[in-house]
Amino acid sequence: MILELDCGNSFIKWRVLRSDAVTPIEGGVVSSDGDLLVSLKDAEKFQLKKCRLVSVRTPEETDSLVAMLVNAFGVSVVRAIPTREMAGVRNGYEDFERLGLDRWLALLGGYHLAAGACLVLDFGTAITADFVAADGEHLGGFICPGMPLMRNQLRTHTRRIRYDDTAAERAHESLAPGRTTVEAVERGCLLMLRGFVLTQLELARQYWGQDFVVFLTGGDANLVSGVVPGARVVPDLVFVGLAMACPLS
Ligand SMILES: Nc1ncnc2c1ncn2[C@@H]1O[C@H](COP(=O)(O)OP(=O)(O)O)[C@@H](O)[C@H]1O
Ligand SMILES: CC(C)(COP(=O)(O)O)[C@@H](O)C(=O)NCCC(=O)O
Ligand SMILES: [K+]
Repeated sequence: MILELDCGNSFIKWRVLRSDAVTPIEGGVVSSDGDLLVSLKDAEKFQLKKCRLVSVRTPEETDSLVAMLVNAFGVSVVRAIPTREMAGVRNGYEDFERLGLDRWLALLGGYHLAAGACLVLDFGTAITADFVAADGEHLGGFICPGMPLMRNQLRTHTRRIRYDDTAAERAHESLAPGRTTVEAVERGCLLMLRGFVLTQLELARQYWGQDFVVFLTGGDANLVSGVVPGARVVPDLVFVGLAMACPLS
């Protein structure tokens, strides 16, 4: 069976596919290499043979994860690498190697699924937007802090903003002006997220009219799914691109 990994700045998303390299059997989200090993260890049943992964971590961190996987499971590992062009999409960065590989794979996946122009919005540690025109030209994109970074900046750079995660979740039940600190901060950040999304939509409409597909992905995608009624929420969009960039023969 095949192990797939998407190593973001905060979490490792993993899933195991049948040997057909298509059907997912199991998957999860872990916060460290060690936790990944634990998730996979009681899974002798997986009989892992191959692994493909994408990482936006440092080469040292990724090397160490790969070594751990080879050591633990004897898998052969293929990593996604930057390319200027693939599957009809041209990387729009001046220096194509600088475009985050998770962004590249997500937009490859998006263009493939849309079979036309698309706007890919990824809500992880950072929030990213990427624009791909109908002819496969990647126009570039935007990066801003994601929900965890926004709230943590406020928590660490102020003296009186302190609250726990349960309170944060409760605060999301409404977008009325907050009457407590946690409500005020969480709803304020949520509105920034929504404002960002609406601005991206406006830009996409300027380029392409109504003729484009919006994809929402990343761990916090559900926070904005209501903002774009026609958007496709595809949590595994990076994995769609990973399969395209790293076919396993
Ligand atoms: N099962 C989960 N485990 C961890 N975080 C999750 C989970 N589901 C949703 N999230 C949210 O996803 C965010 C991280 O998104 P993710 O796309 O994994 O980030 P990154 O790729 O930067 O590591 C967190 O801020 C958290 O709010
Ligand atoms: C923008 C990112 C930090 C997003 O990472 P994530 O939030 O998914 O962990 C990552 O794609 C990255 O490190 N990119 C390199 C810089 C760039 O894309 O311009
Ligand atoms: K990501």
